[in-house]
Amino acid sequence: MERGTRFPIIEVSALFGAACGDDRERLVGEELKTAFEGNGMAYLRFDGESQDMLQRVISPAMQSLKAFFAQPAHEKQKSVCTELPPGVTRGYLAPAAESGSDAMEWKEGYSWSCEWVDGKQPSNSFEAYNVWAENQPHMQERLGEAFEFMHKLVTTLTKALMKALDDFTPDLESMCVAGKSISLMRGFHYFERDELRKATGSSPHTDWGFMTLVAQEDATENALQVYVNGIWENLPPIPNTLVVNCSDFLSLITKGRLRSPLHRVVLTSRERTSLVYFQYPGYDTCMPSTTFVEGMSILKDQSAGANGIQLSTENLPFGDFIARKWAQVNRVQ
Ligand SMILES: O=C(O)CCC(=O)C(=O)O
Ligand SMILES: [Fe+2]
Repeated sequence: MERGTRFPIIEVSALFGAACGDDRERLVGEELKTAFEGNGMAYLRFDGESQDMLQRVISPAMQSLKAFFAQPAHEKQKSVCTELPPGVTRGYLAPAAESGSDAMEWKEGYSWSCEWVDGKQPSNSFEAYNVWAENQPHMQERLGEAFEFMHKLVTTLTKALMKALDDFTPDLESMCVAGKSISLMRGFHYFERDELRKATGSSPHTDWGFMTLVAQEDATENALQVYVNGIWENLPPIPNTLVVNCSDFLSLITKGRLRSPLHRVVLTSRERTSLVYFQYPGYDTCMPSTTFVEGMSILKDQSAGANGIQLSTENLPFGDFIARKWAQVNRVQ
């Protein structure tokens, strides 16, 4: 494990290709475990062939999103999806349409999930068809590939992590596979900081799901930050890496052994685009006990004006619980 920033950089090339075996997987798993037991955040570095693999997927997806966001507002509005169950997000997210706190989050976004192929159809209240902009011919293919890549990567990382956690049960890898149909990917376009508008990029929060991957645009200013010992530490963009963080569900199911870090995105003097993959456990997975935990966003009411009052999980299926969470951050008037 390398240390170039305050956060570990885990070399993951060993997980791909013919050379990958049990021992290499375990080593990556050990590094991920150490990172998640520490600050909960790490970089994943892709070298050699795996670097090409990453770039073949991430660069076109990033370009596609930038082309979409560069359009006039009335074009983007055509991809706003209004007929979705509460808490389900697909298609274009207009500026300031969402916030995890009472602050305005000055960004726009695009949400998608897995594509429904081979006659499979959404079967619960958190699964839904994607919405693709008709005038962006490559968007569906590129963003769809990015989703598949990220899901496979999280599954591989989880398998490696399980090896390092030794006798840990339940089977996290199966949970991850079962969660594919409700997992979510989002592209964000953060606007430039504007002194008149009191706004942030993303309010301080922990991610609600299982594990999160972030692709940051290269050569942008520091924007993503994590709270460590009372200080907001930067996670600068590093070429050929993804940021990975443990999320609330994984922290809960490991009884707090793995930590879900508090993080935020600040606005800078330049606009910024990011690609974020939120891996969830399966819809029917029962919410774990929460008696020992404090501070996680998943357990706070994030509705406007709710002041973060504590929620009860009432042994709910994860899918029901998470749909309620998404409904809380909706700020559309
Ligand atoms: O855009 C980013 O860099 C991260 C965003 C984030 O933390 C989130 O949406 O949960
Ligand atoms: Fe986050």
